[in-house]
Amino acid sequence: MGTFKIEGGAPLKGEITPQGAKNEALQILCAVLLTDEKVTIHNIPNIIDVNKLIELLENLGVKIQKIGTSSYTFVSDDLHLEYLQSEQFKKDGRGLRGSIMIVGPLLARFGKGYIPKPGGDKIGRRRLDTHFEGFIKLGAKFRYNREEYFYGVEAKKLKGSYMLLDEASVTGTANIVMAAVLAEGKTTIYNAACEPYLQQLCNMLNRMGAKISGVGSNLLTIEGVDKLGGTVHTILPDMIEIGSWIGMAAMTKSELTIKNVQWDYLGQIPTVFRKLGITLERKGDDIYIPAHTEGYEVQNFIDGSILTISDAPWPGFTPDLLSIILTVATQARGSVLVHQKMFESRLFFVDKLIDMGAKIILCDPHRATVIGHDFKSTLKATTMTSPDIRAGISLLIAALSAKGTSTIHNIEQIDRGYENIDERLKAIGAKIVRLD
Ligand SMILES: CC(=O)N[C@H]1[C@@H](OP(=O)(O)OP(=O)(O)OC[C@H]2O[C@@H](n3ccc(=O)[nH]c3=O)[C@H](O)[C@@H]2O)O[C@H](CO)[C@@H](O)[C@@H]1O
Ligand SMILES: C=C(OP(=O)(O)O)C(=O)O
Repeated sequence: MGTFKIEGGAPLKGEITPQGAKNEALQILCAVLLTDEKVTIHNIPNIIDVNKLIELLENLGVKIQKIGTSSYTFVSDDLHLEYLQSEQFKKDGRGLRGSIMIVGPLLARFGKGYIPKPGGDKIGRRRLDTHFEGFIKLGAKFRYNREEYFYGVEAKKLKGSYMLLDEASVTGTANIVMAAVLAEGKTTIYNAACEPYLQQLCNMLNRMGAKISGVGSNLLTIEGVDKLGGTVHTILPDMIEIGSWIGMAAMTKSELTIKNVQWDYLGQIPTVFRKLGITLERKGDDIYIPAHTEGYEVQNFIDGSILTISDAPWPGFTPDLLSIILTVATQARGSVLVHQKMFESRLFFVDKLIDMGAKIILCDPHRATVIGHDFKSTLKATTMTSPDIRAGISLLIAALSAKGTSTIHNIEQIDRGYENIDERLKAIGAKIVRLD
């Protein structure tokens, strides 16, 4: 279990460039299974989850070549499908959430897709019904081994169909889209998720020869094709990392420029941070955040009532930034209610912030009220363990703003989604040391 030691309380300064998006990378990597031709992918983040998926693809027989710092080629022309029956596959598949998205492509191209219950953050129940109900609608036979938590779908040939998803699941929509592109006939997916990750996936699949329309909306229409070809794809900057850096800059009173953010794909993210009173300026495609030496003041709603920040499927505000919003709010002027609607165990980490001196009332597992300190009392350094990726980065931000030396254990959770984070933070002045 790795550990960070962080000496907080001093502002950072400089420029930081976001990595490629973790959640997009996981979808795009699974899509390489849909063709026997070469797929080139640029801007792949070097993070634990992505590296685990690359290893899984390699074990499945995908020929992978690293052609640059963050660029790879993939050729899936001779897969070892017997690997899907192996103990090694059960271990690899359990290692991350994103592995679930190999099922759709394998089912579409080879008539069978299997997966053990995938890993990912322990942030509440994370059911997979939407994925498998979609495959069943496309004509697949489904089975589930309860003892081993092992899922399987099989079909000689998938047939296009109309489906109304029970929830706008991100990985579920990606999985069903990747199955439907090679199905016979037309598939209509209503209540589809439409995060930028999915828009990027659909655009990539269309470049490979798929016929998907409605990209960016919650109604996707897919005309199945017989075969897909190779392509070149570049992953967008990680919007969750960008949000993390905005929060970090404000809470540590740092002047920071976040480079090449692709503003057009940030949705509500800048607006929500501005509601917390954080100033951020658009400079070309960069975000400039001045040092918040006077702090930041939470806005109320127009009628004067207390601000609520909650998550929703895109174009709503992503749940993956709520832990950061909550943490940054602990030093704001004013109060805010954070309502995490999607995940039921993602707010328990506030205990650690309370230990550090933050004023937070955990109303129930989904809602927390934060009463900001306005920097009148800084957080106290402490020792903590990172329970999940976004709680982990939130605690790191809290430690950077706290006076004294904090210790964060279980930093694998942070490394799962943030590339080389200690070195990148050191480059802008953070005092952070990695202990193995
Ligand atoms: C690898 C990956 O891409 N992970 C992301 C993906 O996970 P993932 O695809 O696993 O998440 P889902 O979109 O399936 O669902 C997330 C949670 O929200 C609930 N839900 C979802 C949709 C909805 O309309 N109503 C609702 O309540 C689900 O029951 C579940 O508890 O999307 C999540 C939601 O943006 C993100 O937090 C994860 O970072
Ligand atoms: C919940 C997340 O990831 P995963 O779905 O991979 O657990 C996240 O990235 O915040």
